[in-house]
Amino acid sequence: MRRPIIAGNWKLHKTINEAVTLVNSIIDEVNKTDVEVVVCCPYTCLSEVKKALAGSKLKLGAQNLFWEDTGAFTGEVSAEMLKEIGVEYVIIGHSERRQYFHETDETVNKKVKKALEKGLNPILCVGETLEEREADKTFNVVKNQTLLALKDVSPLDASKIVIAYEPVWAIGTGKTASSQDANTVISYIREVLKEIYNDDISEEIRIQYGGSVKPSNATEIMQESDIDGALVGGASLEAHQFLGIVNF
Ligand SMILES: O=C[C@H](O)COP(=O)(O)O
Repeated sequence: MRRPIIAGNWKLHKTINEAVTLVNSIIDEVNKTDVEVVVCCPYTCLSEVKKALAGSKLKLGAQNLFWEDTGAFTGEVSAEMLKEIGVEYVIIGHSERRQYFHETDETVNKKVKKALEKGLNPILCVGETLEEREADKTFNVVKNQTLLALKDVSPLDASKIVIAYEPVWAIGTGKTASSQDANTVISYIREVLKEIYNDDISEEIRIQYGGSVKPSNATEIMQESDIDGALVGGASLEAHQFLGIVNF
């Protein structure tokens, strides 16, 4: 039985004060649930949010990392730096990073391996664009992204990864993949994991759905057989909405 995991991706939102206020307003409810709950904050908020969630069940995530440990890489942040703060999860390969910051499957793979080497759990994002969906390429796209991201990742390490299936056309648009469609693609990703690893690892890895998840559609999405959670953008920025999803 896979433990559900709901992660909030705050993207480019929240000052430190706003972040701490939000965390303080969700902690009590998060402590009551068996669902694993993660907030993925901007780098600037991580330290103060870590202090705010101390002693609670809420976990801390980052939204990116760099694959080198040190060096002349202006503007980058290493896995070690995130670990030092107490980060447990890190989003890797989000479509916005692929689209606006030219991340490739190769750099995603480097980041996944570095995160695992340093003891961070990747939330690996895969998903097709609208153009790719309309050209019937969804399965090919998610298969390639998954294979390349997990290149040279051992079975033991793979079991620590959370995959987030996020159809790009459903992100921030209010359009959600139907829960059945999302489940079909996620079941397919599980087949790909079986090919790469084995049945046990494939059954162990948690796969989230992301893309316009709200309290009103969370229950339906979470009831699907292969969907183990959600990566939530917009609705994670407001306590009431995020908790509505956490308590799906
Ligand atoms: O990482 C989260 C996803 O990009 C989904 O964002 P959204 O819930 O605002 O559609």
